[in-house]
Amino acid sequence: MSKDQHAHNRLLKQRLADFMDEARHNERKLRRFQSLELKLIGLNSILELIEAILRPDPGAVNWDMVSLLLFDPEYELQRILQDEGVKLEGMPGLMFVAGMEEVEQLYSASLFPSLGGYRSSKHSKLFRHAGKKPASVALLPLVRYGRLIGSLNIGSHDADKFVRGVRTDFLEHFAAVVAICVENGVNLERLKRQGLTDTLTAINNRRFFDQRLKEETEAAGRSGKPLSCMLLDVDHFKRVNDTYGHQVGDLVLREVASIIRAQLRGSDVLSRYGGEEFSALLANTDTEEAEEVAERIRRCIEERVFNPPDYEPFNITISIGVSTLKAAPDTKLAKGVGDHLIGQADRVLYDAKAGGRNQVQCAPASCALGESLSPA
Ligand SMILES: Nc1nc2c(ncn2[C@@H]2O[C@H](COP(=O)(O)OP(=O)(O)OP(=O)(O)O)[C@@H](O)[C@H]2O)c(=O)[nH]1
Repeated sequence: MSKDQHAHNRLLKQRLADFMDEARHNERKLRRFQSLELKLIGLNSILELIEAILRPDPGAVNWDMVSLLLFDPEYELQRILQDEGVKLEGMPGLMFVAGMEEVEQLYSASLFPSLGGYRSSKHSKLFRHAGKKPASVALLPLVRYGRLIGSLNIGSHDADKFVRGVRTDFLEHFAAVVAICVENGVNLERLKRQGLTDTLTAINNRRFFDQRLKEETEAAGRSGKPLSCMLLDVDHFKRVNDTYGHQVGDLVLREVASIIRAQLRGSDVLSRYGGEEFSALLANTDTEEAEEVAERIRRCIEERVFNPPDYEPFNITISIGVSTLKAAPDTKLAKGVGDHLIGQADRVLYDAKAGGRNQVQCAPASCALGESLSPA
């Protein structure tokens, strides 16, 4: 064999070895992506999903920062998360936009991943939470049925990590899986909620309240923070129906629900407890604070003027009973503690009705729960 042939052979061998290395590297990468994707597919709540996307296992991918921008025109997803007790300000990598333009601006050229150097004008909003700016970024469009539903944004301190022009098959696949998972997650929450939402007022129903009562009392037992419960009952509501008709009665109930909602924090649990009665759970709220909120609700409802067509304007009032659970931290509370909390609120609501209505009554401090109930 000539010298040239030897050199050519060596070159071919080297190329083959390089290809093999690249193939092995890609196979490892594929496995890591697959394991992350399988994890996302296996999660069964939108909250777990978002957390797993924002904090991917470092063994699977080597990303320095991640943010998720989601299109949420009706604030539905934000409400779902808040109902799950999520403090959105505690998830700075998660962003919502109500207008599609903000997402579309990121992908004006095509609905494919956009890789390259960090540019403040385009990327600062996406990585503001991360502290240090990334050197290179990969923006992955989340697309369902040809429509953008959000953007998954990955940043790296390594300027060579995400460079324009390289192949993005893994990232494209990953983005497609994330988009499907997000859509499925939202649909699943919608389904769960259909059975947990009151159709007239669009707030939660009693079933949802009962589930949350259990969770919130357990959390209060663990944290030792007070949990207040309110029962709110529209006064003489039968008269509203009798005077103005059932349809006006329905409208009043919808309005009452929205007035109460507006006075509560996003994390408070509000539901229609039945008929003209509503219930609310206020975590980390003592009797005094709950009484203030209840008084505010009472005033807002008293001040609201209803103006049905063909009738004189009218006002309504509401009576409210408040009870509070206060346990020492790490108390395993007795089984019936939630029922007891509701029972106390109901008892003082009855006092409010008997005392002339349009008032707030609180269960006295001696009735505070937790102390009076022996741990299970
Ligand atoms: N329009 C309408 N009325 C409802 C609905 N659910 C319950 N009601 C009515 O709410 C009224 C409740 O009446 P009562 O329990 O006697 O209480 P009230 O008239 O509010 O009197 P107090 O609670 O004692 O102040 C009944 O007439 C029910 O028919 C509803 O979804 N829509």
